[in-house]
This record gives sequence, structure tokens and C-alpha cells, in this order.
Amino acid sequence: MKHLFFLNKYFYKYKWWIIPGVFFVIISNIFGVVPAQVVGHAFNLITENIAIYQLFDGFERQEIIYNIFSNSLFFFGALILILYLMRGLFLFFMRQTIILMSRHIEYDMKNEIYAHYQKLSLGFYRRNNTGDLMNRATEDVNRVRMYVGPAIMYTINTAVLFLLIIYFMFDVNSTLAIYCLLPLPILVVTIYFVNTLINQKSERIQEQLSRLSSFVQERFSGIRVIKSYVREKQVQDVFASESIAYKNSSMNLVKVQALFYPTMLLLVGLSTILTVYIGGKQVIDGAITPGNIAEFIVYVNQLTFPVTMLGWVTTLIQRAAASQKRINEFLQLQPDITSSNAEEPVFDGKISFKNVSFTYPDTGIEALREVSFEVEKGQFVAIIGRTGSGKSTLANLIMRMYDTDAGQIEIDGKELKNLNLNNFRNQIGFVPQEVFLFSDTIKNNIAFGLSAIEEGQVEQAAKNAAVYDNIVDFDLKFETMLGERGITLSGGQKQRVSIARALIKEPKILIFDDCLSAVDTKTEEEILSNLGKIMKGKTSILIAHRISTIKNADKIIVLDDGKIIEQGTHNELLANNGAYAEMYDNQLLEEENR
Ligand SMILES: Nc1ncnc2c1ncn2[C@@H]1O[C@H](COP(=O)(O)OP(=O)(O)OP(=O)(O)O)[C@@H](O)[C@H]1O
Repeated sequence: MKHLFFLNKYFYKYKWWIIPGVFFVIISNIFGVVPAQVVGHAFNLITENIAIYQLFDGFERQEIIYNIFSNSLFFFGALILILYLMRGLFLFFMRQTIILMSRHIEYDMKNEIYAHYQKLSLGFYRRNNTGDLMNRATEDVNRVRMYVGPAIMYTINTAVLFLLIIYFMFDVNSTLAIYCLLPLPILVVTIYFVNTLINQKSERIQEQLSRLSSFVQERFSGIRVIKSYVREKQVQDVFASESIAYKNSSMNLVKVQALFYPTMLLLVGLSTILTVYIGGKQVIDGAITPGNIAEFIVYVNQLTFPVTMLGWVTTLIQRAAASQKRINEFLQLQPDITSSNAEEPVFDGKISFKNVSFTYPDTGIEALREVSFEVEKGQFVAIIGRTGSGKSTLANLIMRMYDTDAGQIEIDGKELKNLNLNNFRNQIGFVPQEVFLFSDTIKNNIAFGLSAIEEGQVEQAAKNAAVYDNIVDFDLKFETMLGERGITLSGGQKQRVSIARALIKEPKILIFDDCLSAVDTKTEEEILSNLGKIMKGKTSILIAHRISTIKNADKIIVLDDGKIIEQGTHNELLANNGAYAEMYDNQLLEEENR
């Protein structure tokens, strides 16, 4: 329950919704309870008037008595109608305030969670799967909304109604009141247990459903593999067995649900029988009028629904508390990477690594060991090495996706940890190894890093990334949609769109993480020659596997098992006759054998 205290700040924020809301609940309940008394009076009127009417049988006055009697009845009928209309009106206001407030809170919470997620560092996204992150921001928020809206509304409603009815019941006759209310606690407890059972079963069904949907989603994404290995039948069988588990659980739930209403009606029926029986005895004793019995029956029926709701509300609150606990777990996480510096300098692009070591916290893999090197302003530096040697890790550290364990990274002589991170990242153009394009137009994908696009900027970036000719071949050119709703680009085209996205920013530091692997050597040369022009005077770091890509670099750093084993220019490294020279010979041999 304590987790729900987190929501108090929202109740405070929306106090001008909840206070009138409570007021409307009270008024609507007063209008809901008074008709029972009118029914009681009407009932008494009927019994008394019938007796008088019969007394005047055969007299002229009988007609007059009939008229008075029917007019009074009409008056009572109209009064009940007006009272219920007023109740309806205030119920409308109650929902318009409390339920609307819950929607506002839901909106605020989703935004708060989303904004917080974005602040958390890359490591957080590695540790938690996307499905879990999404569930907490959607399904869990929805459950919390059921608490801040319906649960609170029904609790206040039931409490107010209960107090009013109990007051009126005891005002009429306390013995009858006690007997009428006797079955209600049993109703609350029974409904609570049935509801808990229903919830447990629903939860299991929900889990099965999400397993089924992820299964379907994954298999459809991998449909090419399934078709080429002719595994449709096997996949279908797995799907059928998953579905049958879902079907059985659902049928199980229906059985419990079928118990719900009969149980409720049975207990309400019991209350009504008690009212009539005990009430009848009280009428014989002269303690109450027959109209009071009618009044009590209306009260009992009015209490049924709110009391049923109590059982439901209890489970709503329990579920909301569990959901809020999950939400809080992430909301209370502090980002590993923070920066408080507000300065916004323009960087020259000098980078120094001083004895930098880094171990991935989640796997314990030591990816970099005492790495030291310097990149001067405007230099073109290449990083090469076997797979898993730590090249991408090095790029991630330059962008401060992670903080180093030991040693330090300096940009223009200032420690990276002390820089304004957003300002720094804004001046970097990064092309990741695994291209990621959004389901959007090519134009928006290229201009992703810009707030405003100038005329011709996107086209120029596409030309620089040597992808312009491919794009203008599409019918919709730069407006072509990518992703699930649009076309699929080839691997090389994707890489080049991703390069254009980095180039359009005109970055001070450009980092290419092995992003030329899917382009042919001719296109690669074109891109590199364009880079030479665009990045003149600016720093470029190029991670690559092919020596042909990097042999013109000002400096080549050779990594092996997280350590720098050689660094220098192409010619210097060849003269060294070390690992680089060996790599070069091997690649030459491969080319000759092709
Ligand atoms: N996010 C991560 N969490 C844990 N370990 C990681 C992570 N990323 C990389 N590693 C590990 O760190 C080591 C270095 O990986 P890195 O991606 O830097 O190599 P690389 O030289 O870029 O390889 P490749 O040429 O194949 O891209 C590898 O052993 C890898 O398994």
C-alpha cells in the first residue's frame, strides 16, 4: 500500500477535481436515498386510502377521495422521477470530475515515466527487456488509473451511501435495520474471495495471452526463415498447443465468473426475505408502518451494488499497489550517467584516452584495458582489430554511453565526465554498427538529428553518403516510407541513409562504427572521398575491418583483446611488421584468391 503514496502528489495537483467530485458523490447519494422514503410514504398512502375508499363505497364522496388519492400518487411518482433525475445529473458530474481526474493522472504518469526512461543510460536498456519497460508504462499505469479513478470513486460512494442508509434505517427501526444489514458483511467477504479468484485466473490468462502474442510476433518477423526451412507445420503445432492452454484457462475463468452473480443475488434475496419477515412482525406489533418495509427493501437493493463494488475495489487497490511498486522500481532508479554542466562550448575535436579500462557491469567482460591514445583536432583516425577486440566499446565510451572504470577520457583537454553531455553529443555524428531506421519517411530519418531543416540539406547529405541516386529512383523519392508500413532498403542502402543522418548534423567529431561493411568498394571510396571534403579540419574516427578502407588514415590504432597493440600510419605499421602487417597480408591474399 505504501507504494500508492507516490500518487498523493497527483491528488494534490488535481485537488480542484477531487474536492468537487466528493461533493457531487454526497449530493448524488442524498438524491438517491430520499426516493426510498417517498416510496414508503406512497405505500402508506395507498394502504390508508384504499381502506377509506372502501369505507365510502356507494357514497358520492368516493369519487372525490379517488381523485385526491390518484393526484397524490401522481405527485409522488413525479417527485421520485425528479429526485432520480437529479441523482443522475450529479452522478454525471461525479464521473466528469473523478474519472476525468484519473485520465489526467494517467496522462501525467505516462509522460513522467517516458521522460524518466529516456534519462536512464544504455546499461538500463541492456538489463531490462523492452516488453517489461512497455508494460510498466502502459498496463501498470492503467491499473493505477483504476485506483485513482473508479476505486476511489466507488469507495467514497459506498461510504457515503452506507452512512446515509444506516442513518435512515436506524431512524425508522433499529431491530429491522440490524437484520437487514446482517447478510451484507457475508456478501462483502464472499465477493472479495470470488473476485480474488477471478483476478488470479485473469492474470494467468493475461500472461498466456502475452506469451502467445510474442510467439506470433517473433514467428511472423522470422517468417522468411520458417518458410525457407519449411517449418510451417511445426510452428503451427506449437501455436496450437499454446492456444489450447489459453483456451482452457479462459474456460476455467468462465466457471468462476458464472458463480459470481448467483451468489450475489442469493445474498441480496436473503436480505429482502429477512426485511419482509422481520418487518412484517414489526408491523403486526405496530412498531412500523407497511410503507417502512417498502422503504427498507429499496434501501437493501440500493446497498447491493456498492457493497459488491467493495469486493471489487479491494482487488483493484491490491493490483494498483503491485503495479505502482513496479513503476516506482524504475522511477526511483537514478541515471548512471549525469551531467550538471550548463556550458555550451563548441568543440575542436581533440580526444585523449588516458589509461582507460572498462568492464561491462552486467557480463563482467573486460572490454578495454589501459587504453591510451591521442586524436588531434581534424585528424582522421582508424581503429581496426579482430571481432570482440573492443572497438565498439571504445566508440561508446567516447559518446559517454558508459563511464570508464579507470583512467580518463578528455575532450579538448577537459574531462568528458565534467562536460555538458547534451551539448557534447549534439556535436557528434555517430553511425552505429547495427543500423536503426525509424518507420518514417527517408527524409525524416535523415533529418532526425535536426530541429529545423533547410532547403536542400537532406538531399546534400544523401549525396555525400552516396545514396541520393538510390532514393530518387523510388516513386516517392525522399518521402518514401521505411519500415513495416513502407519499403525495405537493402543493407547497404540502410547503412548509407544512416551515414547521411550523421553527416547532415555537420558534426565536429564523426564516428563510423564499421558502417561501410555492406557497401561495395567503389561506393566506399566515393563516401570516403566526400568525407575527406566535409570533415576537413574536423575529427573523424572510423572503425573498420578492411585495411583498404583505412589505409589513408592519419593514425591507425590496432586493438586486440581490449588492448592497443600497435598504432601509427599505414606505412609505419607495415614497416613494423607486426599484427597489422599480418592482417594486411592476409587480406591481400584473400583478394588475390577471389
Ligand atoms: N552491452 C554489452 N554488454 C556486455 N558485454 C558486451 C556488450 N557489448 C559488448 N560486449 C562484450 O565486450 C567485448 C568487446 O565488444 P565490442 O562490441 O566492443 O567489440 P568489437 O571490436 O566492436 O567487435 P565487432 O568487430 O565484432 O563489432 C566483447 O567480448 C563483447 O562480448
